[in-house]
Amino acid sequence: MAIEKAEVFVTSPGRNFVVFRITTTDGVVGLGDATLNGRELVAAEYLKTIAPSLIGKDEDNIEDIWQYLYKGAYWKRGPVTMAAISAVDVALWDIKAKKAGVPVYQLLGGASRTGILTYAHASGVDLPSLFDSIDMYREMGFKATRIQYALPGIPSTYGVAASANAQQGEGEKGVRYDYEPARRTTVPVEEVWDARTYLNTIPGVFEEVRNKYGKDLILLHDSHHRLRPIEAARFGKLLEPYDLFWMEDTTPAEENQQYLRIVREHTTTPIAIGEIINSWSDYITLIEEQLIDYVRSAVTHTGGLTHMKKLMAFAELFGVRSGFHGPTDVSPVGMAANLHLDLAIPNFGIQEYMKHSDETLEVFHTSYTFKDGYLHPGNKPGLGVDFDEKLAAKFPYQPAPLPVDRLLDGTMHEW
Ligand SMILES: O=C(O)[C@@H](O)[C@H](O)[C@H](O)CO
Ligand SMILES: [Mg+2]
Repeated sequence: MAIEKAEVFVTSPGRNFVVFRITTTDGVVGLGDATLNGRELVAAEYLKTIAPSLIGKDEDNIEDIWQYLYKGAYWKRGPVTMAAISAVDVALWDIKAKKAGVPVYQLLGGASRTGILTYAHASGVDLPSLFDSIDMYREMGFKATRIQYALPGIPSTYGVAASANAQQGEGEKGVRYDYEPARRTTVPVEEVWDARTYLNTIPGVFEEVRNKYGKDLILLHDSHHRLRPIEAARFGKLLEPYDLFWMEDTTPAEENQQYLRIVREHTTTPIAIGEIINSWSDYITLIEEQLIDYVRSAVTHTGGLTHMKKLMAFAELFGVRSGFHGPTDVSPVGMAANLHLDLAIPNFGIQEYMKHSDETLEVFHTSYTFKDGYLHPGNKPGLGVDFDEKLAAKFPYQPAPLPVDRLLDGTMHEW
């Protein structure tokens, strides 16, 4: 048997997704995801470049094809390469599992748990709207939420749904408390950042949340790469009384892994990083020196299931657990791949979950389920996701870049 067709689709049912579809000579179809938020067309071009080299290869040789694409590219690693390799890799796992008649997680070692603990995105511009948002997710059954909060005097704050919409003059629309930062404009929206206001605001918000909800609710927070290492260290100390599950991306350690040593030396607040780290090579110091507690990579951006399985085995040896990236900028195909791996690995921690829009879920038919705070990938052969090519064609690509960030004096800063 061999790969007969390898096709790339870009579709935008509410937001842009890159889909890769492999068909074998005996008609088995596999799907992969190469969605790279704000840079989707580049990932799609990469896939178009490598697709001809896949034709005629034996679809069963997943590791060999992975090595062929990785070593054979000469230009190793990086988000575009690793997202494209992921899309091929996940499509091949989907095919192998369909041929075996089992869900993908069975090929990864079988289920290590009955369900996948997930966290939602709660946010607010003030305490009543934050509490409303938390209540909504608790009523849905979530046992864990990330908490993001508007900064006083700052027009739009990362992670706060209502404030981002208000800045665009859109008001609150769609899902009220979800958060999609990529706006449908050709030029990125500019946001403002001020660490002083942030450090003076966020710990007090967590105090209010703990006072209202008690100790059981699992709380997380994302600083989105914006603090200097010493600020991140102080932030972790300030949050200690509120028992966070993790603080995420406190400082841009994807550039200098040593940054997190400073943070680690000063606080017991657990550390998560990695949504923009895309290979195990880029985790060596972070994991070996136990500078992190959670790996935030997504299967979509990190070389697929073949590579992520190795990364998580490396992490296992150092007591580091998973917290895979799962906002809606991962397609339902990528989300399903995350869930199969979540179910199988011994060192699972938590899974991020932002439900896709109804439009998205008409184009992608999923079989994963959510109940009482836990996700499950389902038991259909393969990934359990189908792609409606005809409907997808009705949603052409629309430019939607991620925002950029400046300090109060106009200096460019990490977004
Ligand atoms: O942790 C998260 O889900 C975020 O950092 C998103 O990846 C980011 O807002 C881009 O959508
Ligand atoms: Mg994040």
